[in-house]
Amino acid sequence: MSNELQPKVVIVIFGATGDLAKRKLFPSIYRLYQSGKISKNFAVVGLARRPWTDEVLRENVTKSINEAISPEEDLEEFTSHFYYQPFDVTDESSYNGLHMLINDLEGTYQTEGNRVFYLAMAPDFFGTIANKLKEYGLKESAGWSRLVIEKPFGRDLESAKVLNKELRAAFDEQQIYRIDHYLGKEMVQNIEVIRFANGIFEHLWNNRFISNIQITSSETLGVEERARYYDHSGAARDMVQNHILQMVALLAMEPPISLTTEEIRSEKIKVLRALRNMDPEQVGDFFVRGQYDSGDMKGEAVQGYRDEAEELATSNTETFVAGKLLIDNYRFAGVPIYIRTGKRMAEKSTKIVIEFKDIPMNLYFKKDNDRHPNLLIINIQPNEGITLCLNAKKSGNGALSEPIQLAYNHNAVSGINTPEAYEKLLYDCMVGDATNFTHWDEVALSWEFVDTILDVWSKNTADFPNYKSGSMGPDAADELLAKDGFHWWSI
Ligand SMILES: NC(=O)C1=CN([C@@H]2O[C@H](COP(=O)(O)OP(=O)(O)OC[C@H]3O[C@@H](n4cnc5c(N)ncnc54)[C@H](OP(=O)(O)O)[C@@H]3O)[C@@H](O)[C@H]2O)C=CC1
Ligand SMILES: O=C1O[C@H](COP(=O)(O)O)[C@@H](O)[C@H](O)[C@H]1O
Repeated sequence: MSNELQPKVVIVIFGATGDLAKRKLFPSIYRLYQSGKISKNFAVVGLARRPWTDEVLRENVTKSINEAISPEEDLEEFTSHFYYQPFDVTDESSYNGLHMLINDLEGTYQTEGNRVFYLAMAPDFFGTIANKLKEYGLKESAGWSRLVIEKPFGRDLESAKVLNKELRAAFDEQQIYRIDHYLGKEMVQNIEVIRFANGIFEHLWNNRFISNIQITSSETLGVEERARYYDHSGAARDMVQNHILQMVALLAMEPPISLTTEEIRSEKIKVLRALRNMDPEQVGDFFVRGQYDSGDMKGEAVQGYRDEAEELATSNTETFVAGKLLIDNYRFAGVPIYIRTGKRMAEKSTKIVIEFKDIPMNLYFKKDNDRHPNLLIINIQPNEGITLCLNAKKSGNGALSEPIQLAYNHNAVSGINTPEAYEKLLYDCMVGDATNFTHWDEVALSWEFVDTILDVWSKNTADFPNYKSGSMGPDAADELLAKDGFHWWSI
């Protein structure tokens, strides 16, 4: 990692007229600028086919920042660093013009030849762009060049391998930054600190003391404007292959020997290698899929997935997944990790619950259904923090116990302006820290696991829709835990 704290850089955004650039990238660059994390030696080049000009891009950047942050200051100085070039990534003639523009800007802003190429476009174009950047010499400069790749990284292991080969023909692995925005979330980054900086947790973090782990990432939104993308993806590809398995890896990894990118990645990779792959006939016992029906979201009637767009009328795509994962290593053998994620669920929330085993003879809770196991809850969003559920004496006479909670609210301590995931990841990329980006081996192992499930699902039609909008998913997701004697802790 470079020691440079204020990187000098030209950031080239492919897909600058799109949704991701507008909602995440422009506000993130602004916050980095505002907090002094990037120096005045920076320029942003926006590329897309639309015939915009520098002025139109700057207006759009201003609008997106006003919508996201409403800053009090004038944005003119900041947006003056933005340049637009109409650009079709498939058109060879565009790349020489881009090269000239970057060279000019490097002179004007003294950015020392450092370049970030951010591919905020449909993945079909990733390979082409990487190759053209190499062919037209854009990745050669006096400084460093890095390529940021958005998800999805392929749609199965085979397509991911093809894409990776195309990227690696142009860029080295160390230059490729595969974004998983969950790895930029404050509390996801906190998993390692909670585990490895606290004896009271780390000593108990194994199959002798943990009975099960539950990861829920529920969304209230439906498929919105992304029907075309989502219907070819579904919840397993959209959320499980990347975000959820990354959280699993962080929860189950061994302490790395140091906090370097290589050591952390190497431990995460070992977890993904230890993830038990199911035989096809076991998929039905371990995984549940769902698709939302119409329903009620906080008093408002909403339609089912199949009514969201004409092309979805007979869709067999899952908008919900629940599953039971097993990690076959010394620490976690026998501890089920339950996961669930879906659209149009009751709450927007991401939480991890670590449920600890009961003590051998509980003097206070005699019956199973009386028990209040100790839980460690890692609240990823919307509230950031941790909650520890314990038992304490009920005040008054007698030896009665009651559940209590110790809660730490991250926002209350750190202030609400904790950096957004994209902001942190962009900065990490600019300072050359790839720790919170996914290595190819992680991507490949995750696809291998998810492919088994998707293969089975693709061979038979599901009984969809099977959960009401505004619910917590199909009943089968509850049964998945009930047959092991557990239940989902409420989110
Ligand atoms: N939006 C989000 O919240 C998230 C998005 N992502 C990923 O980010 C990427 C971008 O997503 P999103 O912004 O939503 O997509 P959009 O469809 O909103 O934007 C796509 C962009 O690509 C440009 N484009 C399309 N074809 C070409 C071409 N031939 N040459 C040059 N530019 C082209 C479009 O502009 P024009 O039409 O003007 O050419 C537009 O700027 C995808 O990989 C997506 O999966 C990941 C997580 C979240
Ligand atoms: O990557 C994705 O993530 C979002 C959920 O992200 P969050 O930060 O809001 O939890 C999901 O809506 C989207 O479908 C998926 O592509």
